[in-house]
Amino acid sequence: MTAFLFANNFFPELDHLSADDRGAVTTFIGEFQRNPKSPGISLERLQNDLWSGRVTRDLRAILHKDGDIWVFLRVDHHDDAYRWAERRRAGRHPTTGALQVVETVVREVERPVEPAAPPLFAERSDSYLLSLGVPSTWLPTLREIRDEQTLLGVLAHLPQDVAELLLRLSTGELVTPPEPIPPSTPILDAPAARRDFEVIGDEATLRRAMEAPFERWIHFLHPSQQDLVTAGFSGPAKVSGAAGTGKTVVAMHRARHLARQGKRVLLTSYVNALCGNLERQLRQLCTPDELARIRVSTVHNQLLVVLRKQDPDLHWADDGAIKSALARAAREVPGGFDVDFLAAEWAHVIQPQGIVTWEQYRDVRRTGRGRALSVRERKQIWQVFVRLREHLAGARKGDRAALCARAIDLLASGKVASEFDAVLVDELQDLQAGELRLLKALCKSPGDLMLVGDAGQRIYGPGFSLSALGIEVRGRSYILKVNYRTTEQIRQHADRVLGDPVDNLDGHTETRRNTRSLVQGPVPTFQAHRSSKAEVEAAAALVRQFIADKFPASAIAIFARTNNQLDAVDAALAALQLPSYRLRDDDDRDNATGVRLGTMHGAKGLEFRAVIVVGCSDRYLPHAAVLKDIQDPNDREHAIQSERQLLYVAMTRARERLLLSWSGAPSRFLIPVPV
Ligand SMILES: Nc1ncnc2c1ncn2[C@@H]1O[C@H](COP(=O)(O)OP(=O)(O)OP(=O)(O)O)[C@@H](O)[C@H]1O
Repeated sequence: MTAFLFANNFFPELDHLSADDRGAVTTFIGEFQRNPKSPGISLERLQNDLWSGRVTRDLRAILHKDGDIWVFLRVDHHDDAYRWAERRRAGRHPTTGALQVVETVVREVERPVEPAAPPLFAERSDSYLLSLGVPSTWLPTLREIRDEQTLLGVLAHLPQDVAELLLRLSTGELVTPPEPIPPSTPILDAPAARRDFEVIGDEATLRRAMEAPFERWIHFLHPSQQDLVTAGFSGPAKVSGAAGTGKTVVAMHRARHLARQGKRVLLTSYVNALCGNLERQLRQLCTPDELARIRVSTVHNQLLVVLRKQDPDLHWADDGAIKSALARAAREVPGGFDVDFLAAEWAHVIQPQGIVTWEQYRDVRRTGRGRALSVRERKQIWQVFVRLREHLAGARKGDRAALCARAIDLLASGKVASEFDAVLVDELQDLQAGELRLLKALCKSPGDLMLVGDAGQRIYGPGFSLSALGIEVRGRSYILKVNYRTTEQIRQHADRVLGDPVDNLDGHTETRRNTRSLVQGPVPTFQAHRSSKAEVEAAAALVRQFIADKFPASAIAIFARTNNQLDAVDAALAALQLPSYRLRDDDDRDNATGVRLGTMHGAKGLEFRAVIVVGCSDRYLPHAAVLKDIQDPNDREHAIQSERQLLYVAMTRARERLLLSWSGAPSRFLIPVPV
């Protein structure tokens, strides 16, 4: 039976066509799928196993045929389409059997006059490189490559699956060649084809692909992502990876996959704004039926949903309510503990570790809490917290840890039933112990609990170890390594600022050294200024330049550590008559125009073509006001690390361009990058 495949850059490449032309492409694909031989298609065989079809008088489609399968490679204006086809050949690789579209004009690599380093692949035989899928015509070029920068330039011209294997090889990994595909196997049955080609059989999927050509994540998953989307696990699974490695995409596709199996799915993220993003993206990915089975919600909202089934009047205790209840409790319980000390104990031990019983507090490890406490002292302190909670309960309020524990009890006792078969957690790193235990309790089937996050982006809370919370992910922990968001240049600089290794969210560390992006772009800019006024004026001037370079204003973001800094940026933009838009939690950002302005905390989960981070001075990063009252060296160290991670989050929002600027002394976090 005839089937149809699409190369993974087929839809993005249509973006430069007019709306009318894109409409004609949709009609052409429909007609072609009904009957490739219809006279209107004017199918014509070209060289190198390529074919052309007539879309309109001016447009031509280039295709390849593999057995019964037609592969759509490109549509372009007549001459451009034929020129593109002249420089390519398509067919199965003689060693791996994978379908490849290969450029026939091979890039020359400049030979250094005095070779400094040996060629990267000197130790690899031709037959080994061929077994990875390297097209034989590219072997001489590969043999000349001596540094990673040149390698990345060459890899952009090779099939993506081959490029990825070579990158892994260049970082010293042991790479096993893929299992060869016998020539008799239909290409659709070969896993390697999933990487570069996609089957689009139904009209609805085709329409979505045409409407959102840049949303490649909707149709193309990396095999490592695809495996995680469809795998059946025997217990909770953890997916980590640096910023931009497609973790959220995995969570969304898995949500759809489970919904298709009829499961009721909870997809959570940390704050409302991130849930809003997830909902918007899920609407692109899912049918209304699938969407009806997926609930997107913050953990906090879900917690209240459970509790209010028993007690409709229950509320959160906000910071003010907790502060006054603590002051009152401290006065009532003898022992003379300083209120600031008690508040720190509450914030750094009780809440993050989800402590609700005396036994838990008696036994908890207070690592990094400064002075040690005797059991007698702990007992006295615990009395204060018991009293604090009584005061809150009197006002029908509760703190986060206590409310989570109560919700878990309700679920465990069967008084309230969970609505979810599966729970998927994004931005895992910012959750606290009580919340994680609650999510586990909400998930009816342990193999359908998937936790997705990056400790390098933790900006709240001290962290945790999943196994210490009874969430066992050993043997089911996966790291994604291909960065889809940022250029390799931005990725490298952001990773240097963050440092390596990072916490693996399970009591150990993991390295990011093998993460790579296959997209190249300009090196990020680092700029010192005489004054903060000069700095924001330069940022506004750069925005004007980006807009002149055809970046839409809404694809540009400026981030700063504080809102005051953003006010100054706003004024500088207004002086150049450039529209701006403040990113906030509950906004309608899809319809808003203007350059996006946000705090670094609000940058989470977003992405823009160009990002400017202002105020990267040592006064603001780490923020002096945050460190001012922290005496304990461990707390200080932890606060500084959170600030570093905040800068990492802001930097990694950039897809193509990134500028960091400051006045005064540069941030200490910039020491690892050449500024
Ligand atoms: N398989 C894919 N093909 C093409 N683009 C992809 C793919 N997977 C992810 N992307 C794109 O890469 C970008 C980053 O993806 P995503 O937000 O899922 O990463 P992340 O690891 O969750 O990032 P962060 O930790 O910074 O939030 C998005 O623009 C997404 O659409």
